[in-house]
Amino acid sequence: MYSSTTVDKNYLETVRMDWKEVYDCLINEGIQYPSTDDPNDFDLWTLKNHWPQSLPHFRETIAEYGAKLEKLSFKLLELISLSLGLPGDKFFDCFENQLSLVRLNYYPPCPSPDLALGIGPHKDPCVLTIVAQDDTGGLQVKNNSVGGWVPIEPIPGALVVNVGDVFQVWSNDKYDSAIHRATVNSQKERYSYPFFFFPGHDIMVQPAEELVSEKDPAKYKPYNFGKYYSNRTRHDFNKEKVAGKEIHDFKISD
Ligand SMILES: O=C(O)CCC(=O)C(=O)O
Ligand SMILES: [Fe+2]
Repeated sequence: MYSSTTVDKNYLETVRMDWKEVYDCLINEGIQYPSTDDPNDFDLWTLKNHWPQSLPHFRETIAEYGAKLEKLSFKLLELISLSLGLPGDKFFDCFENQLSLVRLNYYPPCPSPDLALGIGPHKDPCVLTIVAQDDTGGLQVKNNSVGGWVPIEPIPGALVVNVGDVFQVWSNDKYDSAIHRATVNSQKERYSYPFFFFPGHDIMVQPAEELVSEKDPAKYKPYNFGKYYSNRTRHDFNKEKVAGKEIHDFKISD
């Protein structure tokens, strides 16, 4: 049993229960997704959103937000690809069956904020994440060069953009997927709205061939995005003691 006076300073690094509620809305209703993370199981689920009946404009508002964020994500992906000397549309085909979604996060006030996190340290398994947040604050990014967690202070009208795991692999480690978390506080609830830009389930994720050479070999083995994401989701939502797969599981050692 922990009390706030005896809590170990590393305790928060190990918590796997998030102090939050989540509502996910796919931008592509009816998209397919592996029913299990077993590589030999080819069964697919067809995913559907569950729209609340009591909020008449909710569905169209989310659809409009999702469409704008999707457009912004393609633009950012084009610019980041160009920054690596790749064609701007290099990865566009990977989004034909995209699993992108708008997430609504609600973090209630927490009576013991030093014993809980809104969401524990993690890297997003997507290509890019674009986050809108209210003015409460709590999002932090890990920056080892300054020795730890750096708050991403809310700026009115600003969006936070994170590179996710898929782009780290595509870029062969030229870009890093950001480790981040969200703290909670005892006074005020917090809302945040990430847009996760995901490829299709059938995509094999691997470093772009233009970025691989004898001098700079591929740093990752190819992995199937759908199976990887299904594994991550299963571990996260069941709050299993052990976290799910991470891209370092596909790392080729030097
Ligand atoms: O609440 C936030 O600002 C970030 C949430 C987050 O990292 C996530 O949902 O993956
Ligand atoms: Fe995240």
